[in-house]
Amino acid sequence: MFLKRLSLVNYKNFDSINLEFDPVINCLVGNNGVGKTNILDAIYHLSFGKSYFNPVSTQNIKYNADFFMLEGEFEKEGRNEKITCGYKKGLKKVIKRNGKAYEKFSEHIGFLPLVIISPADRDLIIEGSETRRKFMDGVISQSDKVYLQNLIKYNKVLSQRNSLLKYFVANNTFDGDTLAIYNEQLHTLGTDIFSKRETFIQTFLPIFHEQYAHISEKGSEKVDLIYESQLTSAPLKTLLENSVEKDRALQYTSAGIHKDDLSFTIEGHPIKKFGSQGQQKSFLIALKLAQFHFIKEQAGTTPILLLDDIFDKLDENRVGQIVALVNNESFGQLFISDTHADRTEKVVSNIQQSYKIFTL
Ligand SMILES: Nc1ncnc2c1ncn2[C@@H]1O[C@H](COP(=O)(O)OP(=O)(O)OP(=O)(O)O)[C@@H](O)[C@H]1O
Repeated sequence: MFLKRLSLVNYKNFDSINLEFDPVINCLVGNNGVGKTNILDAIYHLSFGKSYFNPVSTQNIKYNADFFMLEGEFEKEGRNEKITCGYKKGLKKVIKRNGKAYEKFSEHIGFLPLVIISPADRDLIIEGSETRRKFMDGVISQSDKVYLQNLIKYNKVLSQRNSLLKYFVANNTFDGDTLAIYNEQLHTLGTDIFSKRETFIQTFLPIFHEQYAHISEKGSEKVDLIYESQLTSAPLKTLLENSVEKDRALQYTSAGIHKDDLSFTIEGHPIKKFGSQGQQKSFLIALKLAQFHFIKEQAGTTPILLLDDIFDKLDENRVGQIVALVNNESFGQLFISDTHADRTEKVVSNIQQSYKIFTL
């Protein structure tokens, strides 16, 4: 699968731009702030239905405009696929495949597998558990539609249960029977999500270890991803029943898979506190490359790989290794952004593949 053409209208700093890509390697070069990352983000947007960097749709519209439109022409399994994503202030975002609008965005997720490696990935280490849960959900959802549907349903029931808890307090009342219905639904959906997250980590961890060993300077530190869930201690139904009094006081649901975390460790300690800058960067790249390999295996399609400002994380040799690795194995399509045209060209010209350089 690859992206042949991309056009943007009123997307971030672009009024209008049309680009025709190489099926293998594309380099976006130019000074800071010219919009290299915004182009990568537009490609991400067409795959995930939202920006990687700024999930607030109105802020993706160019200043003083009131809509944006993205259009990508992909080739997938020998067929032309035209994906458009349009958003006008005050209206719902519309994603279309070959002119037909999706009823639910979730139907589109996984259709164009894609992995991005960016300096913004550091949020996975710095931020709270929600960011890491979203990462895990994003990886699993690209190859498991049922997982994504269950997750959406779970979040809906969770928000209904939270509203009910607020209603109890506002109206000085309590209805255990209605709460029990929500508990039952959360239990069924949450148990399935829990077991899929457990299975995912078992498969993903060896791939991650292999990638880390490959990418790290010494490759000797022991790094790990540890799935943490309250559901390892008891079934969700029991957890929900046991926390009723607490939940009534808090006015939200304190137990469930929405509290799960994926902890990142180095030598058994949190990488956020104990990892060096270099170790943290290697950790994140290994995580994303593992995502690339995992999706490729599960979905049977080589994801598009976006390397945003990759030289910020790695020296030229290592970037060269990644570019070679991706291309040797699978001939996926690669997009690289960099401020130095000569540095990028040196790396990509070493690989016996076609490439195109775009100077912005
Ligand atoms: N909604 C928007 N409307 C207009 N301009 C925007 C909008 N959102 C972001 N920008 C502009 O886009 C530019 C940043 O673009 P981008 O992050 O793609 O740059 P870059 O070429 O990747 O730079 P760097 O090399 O520093 O990473 C900034 O000048 C920013 O102000």
